[in-house]
Amino acid sequence: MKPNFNQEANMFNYQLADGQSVPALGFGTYKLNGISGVRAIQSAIDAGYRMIDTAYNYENEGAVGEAIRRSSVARDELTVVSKLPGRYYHYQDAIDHLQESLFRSGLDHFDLYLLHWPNPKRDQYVEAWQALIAAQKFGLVQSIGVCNFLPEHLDRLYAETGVMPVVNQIELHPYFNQAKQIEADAERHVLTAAWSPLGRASAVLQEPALQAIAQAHGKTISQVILRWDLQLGVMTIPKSAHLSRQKENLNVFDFELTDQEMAAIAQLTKPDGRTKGQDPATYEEF
Ligand SMILES: NC(=O)C1=CN([C@@H]2O[C@H](COP(=O)(O)OP(=O)(O)OC[C@H]3O[C@@H](n4cnc5c(N)ncnc54)[C@H](OP(=O)(O)O)[C@@H]3O)[C@@H](O)[C@H]2O)C=CC1
Ligand SMILES: O=C(O)C(=O)[C@@H](O)[C@H](O)C(=O)CO
Repeated sequence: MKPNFNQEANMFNYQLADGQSVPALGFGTYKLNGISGVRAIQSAIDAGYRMIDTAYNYENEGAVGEAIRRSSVARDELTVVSKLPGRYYHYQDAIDHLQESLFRSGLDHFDLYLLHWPNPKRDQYVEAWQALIAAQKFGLVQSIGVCNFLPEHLDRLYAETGVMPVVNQIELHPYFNQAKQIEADAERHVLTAAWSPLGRASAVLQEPALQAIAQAHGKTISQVILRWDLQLGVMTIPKSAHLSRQKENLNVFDFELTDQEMAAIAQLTKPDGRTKGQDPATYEEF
């Protein structure tokens, strides 16, 4: 999918299959908790981020809501994303805990709400998806999607409910580029979003091939990776607790990677490149 530039917000946006426009680059909040978390999230919003990614399991939906209220930006200019954990995939549990997330955040709706993991052995994700479809009708959430879904999980949701997720948030960085899953998502009109785009600050941020590309553009490796995400047509949500890095990660709209550079980055992927080996075919998280 190709992002469009929104001059007013100085941000690229994607149009989801349900018509909603969402920022191409947002702010990850895993591990940002308490008052230091509020300050980090507020500084990110004030610095220019217009999408905030949280989850019930991060235990910081309250901090996200507080940061939004303290920030200089109106609620309706922000895209707030949260996620339902696998332990609440029974229909009524899903509705109750989505409502609990809204109470915690002090918000009246989420702009995008996702199933966090498919947990295929537990086999409850279709029931949870039915709850998300209902929550969308009630106006609790604007768009609905999933995380970590393989093509067979997406197809099952569609076969059993007639509703395809509009977003699939998956682990994606140069050491695990998910080329096949991006293609499978696109065939189903699902926007792929990259979690841990910086590989959780692992060895990828020291990768010599990326360093060479970064030098050629006068950019950092993080900026090259985030620009690569945009040129791949995926949404990306880097996390940083520090304002200087928050700004660095936003500053990716003024350069372009060449086809050769894109191809060189594609070569870096590894079959075992996941940061923590969380393969959704077998990994389960509740
Ligand atoms: N749906 C899902 O299953 C999952 C979703 N997520 C979401 O994705 C978000 C991003 O992924 P996350 O796992 O946090 O990891 P990231 O890949 O975003 O990496 C974050 C790490 O990189 C460091 N960092 C950030 N910017 C820079 C920079 N410019 N230069 C050097 N280091 C930098 C941060 O340090 P510091 O903070 O000190 O700057 C932090 O240690 C999460 O926060 C969460 O919202 C994550 C995992 C799974
Ligand atoms: O951070 C998330 O959204 C997760 O889904 C977690 O699995 C996280 O990736 C993690 O590593 C927990 O140990």
